Amino acid sequence: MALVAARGTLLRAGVRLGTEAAACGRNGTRRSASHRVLVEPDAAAGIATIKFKNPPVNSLTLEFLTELIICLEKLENDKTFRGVILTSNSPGIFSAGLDLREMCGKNPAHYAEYWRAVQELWLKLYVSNMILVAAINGASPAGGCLMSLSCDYRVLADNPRYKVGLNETLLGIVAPFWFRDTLVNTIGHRASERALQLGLLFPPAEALQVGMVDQVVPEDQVHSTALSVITQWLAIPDHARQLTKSMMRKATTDNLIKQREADIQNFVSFISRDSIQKSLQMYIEKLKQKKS
Ligand SMILES: CCCCCCCCCC/C=C\CC(=O)SCCNC(=O)CCNC(=O)[C@H](O)C(C)(C)COP(=O)(O)OP(=O)(O)OC[C@H]1O[C@@H](n2cnc3c(N)ncnc32)[C@H](O)[C@@H]1OP(=O)(O)O
Repeated sequence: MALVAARGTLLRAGVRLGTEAAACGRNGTRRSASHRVLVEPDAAAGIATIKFKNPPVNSLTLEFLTELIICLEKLENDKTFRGVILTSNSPGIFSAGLDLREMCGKNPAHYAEYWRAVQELWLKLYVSNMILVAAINGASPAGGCLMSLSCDYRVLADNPRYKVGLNETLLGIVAPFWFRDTLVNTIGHRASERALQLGLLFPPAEALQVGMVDQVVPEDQVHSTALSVITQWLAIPDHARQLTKSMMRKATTDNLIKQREADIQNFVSFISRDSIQKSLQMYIEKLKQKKS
């Protein structure tokens, strides 16, 4: 059902499904019919690298989210691929998180469609049967950080500009319960409480210390490290690893699934408030002014 909705969005966005499917082909060549998601398949190794390509900052627009969801679903259903590396095609920015313009000045139906797609991406990532490794080669606030937290392992490039964290409170918004749960499952309750309230963005050394990432490596070694991690994980029999992953994570996703519609309604009414719209507009303005 979610895939059908996602396809509806893609069709409205003018993306042809026949060619989009080719973006996840497995013959070892890069296919880029999907505009915003590049897939580099290595069928022999059973690994695909997904590169985000949604300039300028890989923010999660509805179209980008939809392409990512469809791409992940295709890889999930293709037994050739047992592991996926998520990274950015534009070193410097992994992902700026949710697209602020999707949450500003739109109507409730749009907010609902957008939020359903955000939920869907998280559900696809968090309980994927594949081994997911985030090769974080740039800044990764909020929704960008959530994507990496939803992977099985995180490698961060050692660059002080590449901060990671859930900074929602700095925008005057609140991370929903399933963002919180994903963080708590990763770094524990006390560290999450502090990080979420203060909207902390951690530079690499601190991110490693608090457990937001598993490894910090020189920038030019992020991809090779992700590959060697995935190779180690591939040595574990799939069925045992997958059941274990499910045992660790399914309760968290079930919690959202059982209140998915209510969560959408909460989001729509929260984001539609005048005060929240004003906060978001001010934040967008601040980003603009930073440049001048
Ligand atoms: C009661 C509870 C109910 C529950 C309700 C739920 C509530 C909502 C929960 C929402 C959850 C998640 C939130 C998010 O993910 S919000 C997004 C947070 N993201 C950020 O704060 C990142 C902001 N961006 C930056 O910090 C920087 O841009 C960067 C990523 C570090 C890159 O810096 P840069 O110097 O390289 O680039 P910059 O000049 O700043 O930006 C270039 C252009 O890109 C635009 N832009 C940046 N980020 C976003 C974004 N997230 N969405 C849309 N557009 C973005 C920026 O404005 C520039 O545009 P322009 O060139 O000026 O037009």
